[in-house]
Amino acid sequence: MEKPRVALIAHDKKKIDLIMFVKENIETFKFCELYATGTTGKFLREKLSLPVNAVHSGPLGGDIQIGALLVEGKMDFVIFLRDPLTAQPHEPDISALMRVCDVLNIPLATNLATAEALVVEIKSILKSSEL
Ligand SMILES: O=C(CO)COP(=O)(O)O
Repeated sequence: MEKPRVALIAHDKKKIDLIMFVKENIETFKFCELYATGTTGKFLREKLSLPVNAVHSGPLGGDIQIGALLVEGKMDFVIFLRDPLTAQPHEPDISALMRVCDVLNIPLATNLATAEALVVEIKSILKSSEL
């Protein structure tokens, strides 16, 4: 079976939360094909030495690129820790990404509680593929 393909994205005030979350679940994420927006991907590589396919930074079109991968059927899960308290200049791109997740019924976690639930699901996929 192909590795689960997971997009990891975090706004600036949520980047530490995402790094900590991925670190805590590294035994799951290291068996996934990881994608990230530019700066998030750089953090993941530098702090956790994880191989990540990085697209452009979110404000420069990265969310749209992740959305395009979804449309092409190349993404299985999206973990997107948004900052709900800070206005983003690229809000339309963020909405488009989330909309595409809904159109295509792709699991999307926008907070840590839901991200935990997605990790449970990813673990069970990895476990069943071992059998
Ligand atoms: O802005 C983002 C998502 O909307 C994240 O982009 P970066 O990972 O490049 O900071």
